[in-house]
Amino acid sequence: MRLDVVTIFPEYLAALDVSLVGKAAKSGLLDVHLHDLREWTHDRHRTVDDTPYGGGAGMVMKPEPWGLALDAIAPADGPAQPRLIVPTPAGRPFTQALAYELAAEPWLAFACGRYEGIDARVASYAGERMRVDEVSIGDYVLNGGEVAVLVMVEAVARLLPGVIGNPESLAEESHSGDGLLEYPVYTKPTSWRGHDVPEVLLSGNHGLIADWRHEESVRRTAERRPDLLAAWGDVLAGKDDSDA
Ligand SMILES: Nc1cc(-c2cccs2)n[nH]1
Repeated sequence: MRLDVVTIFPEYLAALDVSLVGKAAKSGLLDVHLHDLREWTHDRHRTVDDTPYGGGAGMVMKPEPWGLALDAIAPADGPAQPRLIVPTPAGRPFTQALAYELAAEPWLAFACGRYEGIDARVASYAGERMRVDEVSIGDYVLNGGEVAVLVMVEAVARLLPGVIGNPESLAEESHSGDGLLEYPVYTKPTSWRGHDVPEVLLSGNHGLIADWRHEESVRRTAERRPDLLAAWGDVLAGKDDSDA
């Protein structure tokens, strides 16, 4: 997979050279290209934003540098186009399902904007030749899209074949498809500062262990994410739209 990231803070994305994503890049599973948006400014102050039409606080990112950046990275007459992801608090939710969808893409491009936003015409212009998704990583406001890109790139990269050691571990994770949160995990020692590992996990009875883990997943989900259980309820009641 090729990844392009356009940002005014390329140093923020240095974390992509570390750990899992860095390993994937070094092993050729990821081809990461970082770009400084200011490369595509031509005024003395390398201006990337301006005041919003219609008034209001803050600044909006100008369309011209973005247009030039997109044209340089993914020329309109090129053999292929990336899927463009624009982090924004106003976007569709980033979910594990979307992470799997993005992991299947051959080429992703990420546009890191300010929280006041990028001129809306940039997404419209890009949408004329590539798929554009405005995506939120959660209902809170960051100051820029860079952190959101780090979150999404890590969530996507770990799904790429060969990136993590044991792909089986992907199956039992939270949000991994059964819609439940993952069960609590334990390792040695069996007793630690007066806290013991649940006996069932030491029993060697794999059926009992599987049952206990499922019960714990349901308990945790009911306690922390009743919204997920509600979705389960709809499915069980046949209300979901999967056969729509
Ligand atoms: N979920 C989310 C995204 C963002 C930002 C993206 C770009 C600037 S701020 N805040 N919160």
